[in-house]
Amino acid sequence: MPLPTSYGNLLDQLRHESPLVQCITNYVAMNFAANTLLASGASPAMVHAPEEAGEFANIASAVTINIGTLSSHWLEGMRAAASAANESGKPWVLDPVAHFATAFRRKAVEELLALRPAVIRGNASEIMALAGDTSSGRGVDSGDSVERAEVSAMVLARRTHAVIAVTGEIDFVTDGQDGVRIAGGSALMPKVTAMGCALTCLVGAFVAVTPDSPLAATVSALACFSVAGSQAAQQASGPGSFAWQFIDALARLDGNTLQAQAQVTNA
Ligand SMILES: Nc1ncnc2c1ncn2[C@@H]1O[C@H](COP(=O)(O)OP(=O)(O)OP(=O)(O)O)[C@@H](O)[C@H]1O
Ligand SMILES: Cc1ncsc1CCO
Ligand SMILES: [Mg+2]
Repeated sequence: MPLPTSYGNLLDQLRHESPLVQCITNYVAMNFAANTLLASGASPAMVHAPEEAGEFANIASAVTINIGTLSSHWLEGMRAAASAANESGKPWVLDPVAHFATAFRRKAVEELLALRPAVIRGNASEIMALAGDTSSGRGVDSGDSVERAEVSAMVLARRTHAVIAVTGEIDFVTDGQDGVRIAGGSALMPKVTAMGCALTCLVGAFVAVTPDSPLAATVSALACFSVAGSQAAQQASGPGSFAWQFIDALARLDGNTLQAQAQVTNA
């Protein structure tokens, strides 16, 4: 497969279009994820109440759903938003945080998968468990390497018809046919909570800009995180300063720099 080569153009397009992205994410991630989208040029809206989540999905360009701090009430909002996105042909992105940990989460994710996400983004343990493979995950942090999750990701992509993104030291993205790896980033990234959740929201922003190319959209979002993460690590003195250096680096990132510095290869 030719590599999706247009990350730079897609970032410029995202900044130009500023898509409205409905993010149903967890309490931990909300602020950081909203700042991530603003720094990238998108317009985030954290709207999850069941009374309005479906209606809001009708005006958003994409929806992202993350089960990090799940409750029955939130799950109702998730169903409404995913169903509305499907009905209006808009893409939505799933982040199955620690879905293997409890029966409530397992059932919720099963239900959400039936609502056909365009992209699923998780860490290695989450993707392995979602494919039905044994994983070492316990909570929200991964206990497995991305390399070990690559075959699971392929299987899951074929089964769900979604693009699967597994993140970690070297990210892996597949549509079930081809695989792409994205290197870069920083070892400080897993030391800052909700970086993955924020990335899921950014995948939503890119998929809003190019709904017919979810693979290219996903690779572009991951490449932005890798390049901004590498840059932020050069200035940061620890996870605290890394978090705000990262938002600054993302806000500074332009299409040409992304295109020049992205470390994307065919798997
Ligand atoms: N060791 C590492 N080196 C470089 N980049 C990393 C490393 N670990 C994670 N990343 C990057 O951090 C970002 C978040 O991925 P990660 O897999 O940590 O998400 P996550 O476990 O779902 O996080 P969270 O649940 O806290 O939001 C991705 O851009 C990924 O490439
Ligand atoms: C720490 C934590 N707990 C539930 S969600 C979340 C954010 C990282 O996934
Ligand atoms: Mg996560």
